[in-house]
Amino acid sequence: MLDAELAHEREYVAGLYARLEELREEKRRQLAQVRRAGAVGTMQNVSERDAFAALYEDRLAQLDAVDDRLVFGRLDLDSGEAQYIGRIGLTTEDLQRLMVDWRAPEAGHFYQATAFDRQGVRRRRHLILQGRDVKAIEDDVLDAGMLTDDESLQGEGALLAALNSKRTGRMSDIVSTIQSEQDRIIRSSISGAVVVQGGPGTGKTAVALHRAAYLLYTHRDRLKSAGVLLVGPSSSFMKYIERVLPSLGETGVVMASLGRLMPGIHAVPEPNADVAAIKGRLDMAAIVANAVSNRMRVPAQNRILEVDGRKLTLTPRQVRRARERARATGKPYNEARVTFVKILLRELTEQMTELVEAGNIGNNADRSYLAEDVRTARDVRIALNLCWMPMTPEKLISDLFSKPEVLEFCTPGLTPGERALLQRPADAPWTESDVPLLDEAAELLGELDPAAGRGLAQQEHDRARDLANAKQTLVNMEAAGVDPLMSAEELAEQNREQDARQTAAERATSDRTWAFGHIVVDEAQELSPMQWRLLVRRCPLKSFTIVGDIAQTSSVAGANSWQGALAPMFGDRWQLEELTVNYRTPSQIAEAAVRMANAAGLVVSAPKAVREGRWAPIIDEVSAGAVVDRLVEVLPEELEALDGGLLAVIADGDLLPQATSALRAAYGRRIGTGAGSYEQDIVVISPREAKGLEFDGVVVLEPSVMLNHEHGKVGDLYVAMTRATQRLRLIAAQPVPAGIAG
Ligand SMILES: Nc1ncnc2c1ncn2[C@@H]1O[C@H](COP(=O)(O)OP(=O)(O)OP(=O)(O)O)[C@@H](O)[C@H]1O
Repeated sequence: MLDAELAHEREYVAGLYARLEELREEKRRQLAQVRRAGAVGTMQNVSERDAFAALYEDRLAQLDAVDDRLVFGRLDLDSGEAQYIGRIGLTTEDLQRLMVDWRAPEAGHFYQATAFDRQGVRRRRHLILQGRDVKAIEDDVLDAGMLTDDESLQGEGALLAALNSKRTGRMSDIVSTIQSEQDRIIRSSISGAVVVQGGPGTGKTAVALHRAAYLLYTHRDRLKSAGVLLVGPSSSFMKYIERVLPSLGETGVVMASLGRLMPGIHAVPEPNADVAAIKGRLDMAAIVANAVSNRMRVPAQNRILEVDGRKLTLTPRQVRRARERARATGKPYNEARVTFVKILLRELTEQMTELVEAGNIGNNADRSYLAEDVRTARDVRIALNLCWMPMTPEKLISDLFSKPEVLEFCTPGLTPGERALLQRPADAPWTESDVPLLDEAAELLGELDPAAGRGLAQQEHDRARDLANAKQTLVNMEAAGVDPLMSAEELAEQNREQDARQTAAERATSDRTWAFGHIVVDEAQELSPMQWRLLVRRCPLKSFTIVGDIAQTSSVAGANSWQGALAPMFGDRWQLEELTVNYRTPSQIAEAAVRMANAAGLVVSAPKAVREGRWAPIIDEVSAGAVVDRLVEVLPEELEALDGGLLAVIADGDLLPQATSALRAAYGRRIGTGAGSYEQDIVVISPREAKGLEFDGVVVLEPSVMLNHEHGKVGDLYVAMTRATQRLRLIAAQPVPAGIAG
């Protein structure tokens, strides 16, 4: 019976792949047809064909991305219908449904139905595919009436199979085995902020990514034009997760690490934790505002300005009044400056006119000339700039930290010690904690050249024009004998989507003021109040998915409680959800990490580990200075135990470079370090870099130095210990932190 079932599923799945292939073939044909039309015809024809080619290529890429494990579930419903669930929706040519997209409402039953609440489902079947082949099926029979003697649950659970598989150094999707507590969060309402708290390995990142895909599917109209922003702690983390959304058929999400949230700035991590803590505090907003006001000066006495041999007078009173009127416009600094300059130029031109007329040489026709003379006179330019200097955010923040007198003036609330920490050279690189300050400055300063800012109306106009062009394209293509195989409406919709997607992605990197429709923040416990301020500016609707684990906070500027972190920005308009099952770490390792955290006074939510591992944590106590030697000694044993799996050596401080060079000497190019090297089978990284990642095996060097006692956080060691999916070893010369050994 089971063989027959398996054979049936294989046949059905082969049919789905055949349909996928047909769709691909159709796109390839369309692409070839467009390309054959080649670069003939008018410029407009050629660029239209390019647009079509890009559209077809995009669709082909989407169809290619969903190939692996295209289908993973089947529901047998009370109605007698069998419904297949997969990465995308598929229909026959005459629109008979073959497979339902996992994000469609009816697919929700696949993740939610239980024997107590069947939701019309009699049986849920997991199809376990390898490549395109169905390797096994696994049934949850929800309606007891369906159980017969020869039909029972089959094979290893799809979930455990996924959890036990070797890591690849890149995160993969969990679409086939999303658990019901995760699914509830993924499908929760788009409005407001949802906070997903969960211990290590509870699938927070996975949930965040699947939720982004779900929201884009369910609220396509709203989100395709506004876009979704996904924020993670570091570029290495972004690299780790970058393949998940494409595998779910979504390419429209803008991904950015905390250092990349300001267009044009590639910030490095903040090297000094105390500096990060100061720059992360909300009172930095007032400090930046002081720095802006500090750029507006009223001269202490009259200034004499020479224009064309004549002497004009600029009085403090004039400047003060022009400044008041400019400020009253409520515009940002650079934009209000335009008003300020206009007022003073007019007044100076009047003075000039009076002087010229008093000298009796001239007539009314010369007035416009005079205005130009005044505007371009060197003295006038210098005097007006001294009173109100045009300013970029970069210059403002750089001056603030590199000029002691500016820093002192702008930071009356800081202690001399804090000021000394902030002080740095003008050419110091931008750090992640500068990014919110630059953003704050940009907000207060406004456009340097206000005429350069494109209004919303203009954007709307452009969009409407592009739409009209898209329709015309279709007409022209048909006239040229190329069959686009789609209706005008379909094309217009496609172009709009593509346009919106590109626009969102492009604008995110080039336009600071772009307002996203939704923001997903991962490892959100690391964010400082100033970083939250920036993010809320990027999504004024405050539609957020916020995932993290307060116990894993390692940034000193980060959060100690969700209430404390979110109240300033969200008030009480956020809702807390919890994930309670640890899918990553075997119970022996998870328990050791929790014991250690508790012994160190850290309150952690201790999720229940879903599986037991083969090994308890191994502790090597060695003599002083022998940690790296022991590492080299035990590495073969670790590699053998992992049998081809990925191993991370997690070390902090001096041990990091020492371990790297010792292992390089023994293993050469097999050793990876830092972002983008996580597919190497041996990686040496710091606990910070390891945040959010996972490896089959982990060796932690000198755990006690990761306790970070000076800042009252034990997050780093907790993070390091919970990265392992199979095996954990600790090598310590200093006393092993309490609790680990049990
Ligand atoms: N429903 C699931 N099915 C299969 N695998 C899952 C499921 N949920 C989580 N996982 C796996 O568990 C591991 C941990 O997930 P993830 O990285 O999302 O956890 P996390 O809560 O973000 O962890 P941390 O806070 O430690 O970074 C990943 O390998 C993920 O694929």
